[in-house]
Amino acid sequence: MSTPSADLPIDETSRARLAADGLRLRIVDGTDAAEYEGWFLAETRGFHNARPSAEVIAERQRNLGPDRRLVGVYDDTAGIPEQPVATTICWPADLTVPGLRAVPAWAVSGVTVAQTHRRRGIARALLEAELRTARALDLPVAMLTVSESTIYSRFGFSPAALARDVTVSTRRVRWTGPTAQGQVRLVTPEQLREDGLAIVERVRLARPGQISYSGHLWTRQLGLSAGDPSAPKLQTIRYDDADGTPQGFAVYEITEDPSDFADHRLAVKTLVAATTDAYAGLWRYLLEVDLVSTVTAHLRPVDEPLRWMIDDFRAVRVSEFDHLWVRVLDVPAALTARTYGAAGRLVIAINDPLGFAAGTWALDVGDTGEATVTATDDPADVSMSVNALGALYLGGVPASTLVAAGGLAGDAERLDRMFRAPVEPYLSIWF
Ligand SMILES: CC(=O)SCCNC(=O)CCNC(=O)[C@H](O)C(C)(C)COP(=O)(O)OP(=O)(O)OC[C@H]1O[C@@H](n2cnc3c(N)ncnc32)[C@H](O)[C@@H]1OP(=O)(O)O
Repeated sequence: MSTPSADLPIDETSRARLAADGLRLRIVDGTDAAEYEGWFLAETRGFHNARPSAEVIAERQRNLGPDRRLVGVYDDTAGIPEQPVATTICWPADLTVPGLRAVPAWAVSGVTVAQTHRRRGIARALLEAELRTARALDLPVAMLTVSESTIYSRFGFSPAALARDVTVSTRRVRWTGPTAQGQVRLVTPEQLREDGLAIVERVRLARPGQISYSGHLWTRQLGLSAGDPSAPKLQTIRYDDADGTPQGFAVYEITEDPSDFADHRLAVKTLVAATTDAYAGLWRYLLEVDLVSTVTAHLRPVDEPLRWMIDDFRAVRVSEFDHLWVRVLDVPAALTARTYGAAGRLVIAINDPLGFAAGTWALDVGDTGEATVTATDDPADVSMSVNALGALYLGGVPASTLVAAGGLAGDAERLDRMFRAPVEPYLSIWF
């Protein structure tokens, strides 16, 4: 444990609150095999997953990375006292913001509380501790992807990047999009281990909402993590441009319909394209796989151009959901990290029950779109909850929507001119 995020002492407020309830909140040493195993088994159980094998536990520990901060809540009277009754795992990651640059953010994950200890305020103690930890680490923003959308708004988080699942009825599809100039190649997952991650990294700054990642979050997409039951079914393709440079890849799985061999389903797990040419080449390949009648793709951007590249718009059905949730902790640092679409001065009053972002702030945007932010006593032009600020932050949620929903009061049109991003935010993974 050598990085600042892992070394920072445990949050004293939450430690004391849980200690009053007979519980021990502490940092878990991820380098200690027994300690890690207890933590990992608790986290796995918390998500109702199968008990992992020794090989899986060892691999996950090896891939942990030095910046991971593991936290556990221990109850010495619990049935398995070496396993925490609650867990979190957090780390700093770069979050792309409008202006195609990144802000350092606290990624919060692995939030579980054992069934035996639920609804006693343990998750609240953990979440509030993580928000204070992020501030102590000078991280202006916290972020998470969620199992349930009912939990995190009370901590100031809001959906900032939505995503879509798409289902394509391939029999109705004739490709009308561009003809890709390069080639789709069948490759092994191993061949994508480095090339694929290099492409992910190349496109990361092109979209607000994308985050930096590697390790297990990457290898699991290729089925390269130990004990992955879906691995044998995964197929991997790479798109190389006319010069032979890899520009995209996809990972998919085909499920047979035993009653009709021409009715298979193809599920796209991942599709990453660095160029429009690669995008067209990969999608066309996937839509034209023989014996397949339905193609599904999980976690796609809300502005996916696919429907415009086939002759039957209604052959593609979409369903939209919240994906990346964002929580602003440090208003000046967060708001100056991104750029804006219109110059001007806007005084924003922010209501934050947890205090981090509360106050009245003057946002001064220059002609280049760069901003300065200062605390002010001037009257506010707009007022909003910290949740509304999180929703606006990546430029994907219209201010008019938030005005209608009641989280924001003020000139929505002006806010949109400043805050809306020219490209829709999107995060292509769960974390
Ligand atoms: C980023 C991530 O890791 S997402 C993964 C979240 N984890 C899971 O879904 C795993 C299964 N669930 C669990 O482990 C637990 O039920 C948790 C972590 C969701 C909640 O833990 P608990 O300790 O029971 O929550 P806690 O008692 O602290 O409640 C905190 C607040 O959230 C509310 N809350 C907790 N769980 C839920 C829920 N599932 N739905 C709605 N509200 C909830 C509580 O009512 C409480 O509200 P209040 O403080 O405003 O009165």
